[in-house]
Amino acid sequence: MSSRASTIFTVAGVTVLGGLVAYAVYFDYRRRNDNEFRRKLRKDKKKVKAAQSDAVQASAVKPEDIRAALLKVREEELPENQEEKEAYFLKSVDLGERLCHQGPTFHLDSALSFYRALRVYPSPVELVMIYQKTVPEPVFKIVMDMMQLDCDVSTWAEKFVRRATLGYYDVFPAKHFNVSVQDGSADTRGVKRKILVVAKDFEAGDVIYKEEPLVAVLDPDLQGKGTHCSYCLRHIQKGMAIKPEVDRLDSVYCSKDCQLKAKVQSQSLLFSLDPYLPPEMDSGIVGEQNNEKREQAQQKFAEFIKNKSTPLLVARFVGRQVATETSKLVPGQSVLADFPQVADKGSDYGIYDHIERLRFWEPSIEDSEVDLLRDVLASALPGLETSVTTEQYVLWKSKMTYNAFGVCYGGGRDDKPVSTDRPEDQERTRTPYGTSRQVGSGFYAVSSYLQHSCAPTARTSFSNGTSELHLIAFAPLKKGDEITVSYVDITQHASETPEEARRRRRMELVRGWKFKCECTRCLEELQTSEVAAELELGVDRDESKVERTAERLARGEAFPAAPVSAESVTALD
Ligand SMILES: C[S@@+](CC[C@H](N)C(=O)[O-])C[C@H]1O[C@@H](n2cnc3c(N)ncnc32)[C@H](O)[C@@H]1O
Repeated sequence: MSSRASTIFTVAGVTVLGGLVAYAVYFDYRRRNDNEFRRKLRKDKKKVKAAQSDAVQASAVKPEDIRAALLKVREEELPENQEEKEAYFLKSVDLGERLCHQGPTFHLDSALSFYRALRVYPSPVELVMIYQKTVPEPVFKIVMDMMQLDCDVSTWAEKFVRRATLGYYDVFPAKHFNVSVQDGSADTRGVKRKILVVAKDFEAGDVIYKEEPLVAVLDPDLQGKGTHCSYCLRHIQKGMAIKPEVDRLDSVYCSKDCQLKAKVQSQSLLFSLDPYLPPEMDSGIVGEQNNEKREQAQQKFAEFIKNKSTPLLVARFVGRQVATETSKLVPGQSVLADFPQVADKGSDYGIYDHIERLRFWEPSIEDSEVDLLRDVLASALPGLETSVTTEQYVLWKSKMTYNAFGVCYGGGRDDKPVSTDRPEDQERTRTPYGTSRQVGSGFYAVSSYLQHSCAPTARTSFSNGTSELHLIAFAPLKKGDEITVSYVDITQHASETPEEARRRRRMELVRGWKFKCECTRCLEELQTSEVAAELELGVDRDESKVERTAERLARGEAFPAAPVSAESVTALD
């Protein structure tokens, strides 16, 4: 790989996987359904040796030919809408694949085709990494040379860099949320925290915004009980529940709409024997013979999540991504799987951009945890499991554990079994009522940014009795004011002194979110209380983490993306 290109990869801090999922699905589909493609893959293996000598010959492709070809491609108009882009992508990859097997004479044309696909792909860096593994080396090398050349004239590379870094918070959250993300105080490592502020004035009691979760789950003890909708978490009147024929979780739904959404988004992949691919893509190969294996994998996973929420949140998140990507490959496929629109329309940011910037803290994971999910995926569509690496799983789980909100309505419930886990191992969500009163957990893109305060300016509410989060102003808010909510119960209980109440709430924050509260109320109270009364909380700094790219940006470091100089273009000569 050229050093220039590897700099781009390092700087971009690639952590996203969406494209990979799409490509895995695409490859798998081709592998199963296209005899010709299968034959070629087999031939490919035999051709490893031949490819090595090809590599020598490929260096015969002259730099001026590469440059001329690149200039030609750059003049081609790119498709504008999503559907056309996807068709163009598939056509280009397909052609690239066919040409690359026809010998060195076609390597340049093949590379050009792969390059065309890169220009429309939402996550080009990931696609390059996939090419690296799947495209014969001599062709891959030409693609890399093209990237290097193209850097200089700053088309996709610069666009990608800008998209992945600058400008995100201009379009996220979407205008209709009435809030914006701003820089707040710095944490102990000097990384500025992100805060949410209101974009206009609000009166006390006003709804600032409503937000649908990216994913939500019922508490494990309610799963399979038949009292709450497994999709929207609504309470269901006796006798009104809709029950699917096969569902490894014994889920029930409050409406056909919820049942369909759940099925399309993840349930059919994770907990049923439905064919995974839509009929247009599946010619029956992923069928009967996998049922037993699939059932076993699902049963094991269902057993594992019997008393935990987050692994199911992650599994649903994976399922929804896969469903979104798959639906893109089938023209006219329903958009039921799509994640809620949280950035302004047309801004081209995807789910990965939203997840990448969130703070997290790494919980422990059990060794088998990732494998259980991977087995479920593999048994539905072999190859799909490669999309979920342990590293990726841990990151998603960490972000969900850290940012989820408790869904609690009607004053909450009091029948939740008491957890026997150690306090530090108990699953926690942000809710002032206490995780023990919630019916489930939701993971929200915008609300993840809400900071905690022991004297909050707003509260989360689930007043329509579902997982839709309503953010309600507590007091009048002026445009630009910070919005805070309480992550924990901040009231003083009858049995507590003010100091004990303060200790309890601060301790909860340390246990769940690993930071010492610096809200105005705590700072004031701590000033007036005796120093000796300050608590040994077990954490003396903010232990939350941010991903490398997000951290660089939060620190305000300049992005070292200076276009490649003119000299380096000629360096190919
Ligand atoms: C769930 S995140 C909220 C969004 C976060 N501020 C960010 O920068 O992305 C929780 C993190 O916010 C910060 N935070 C939230 N409330 C805080 C408070 N009252 N005092 C200090 N830090 C707080 C801590 O860094 C904590 O790790």
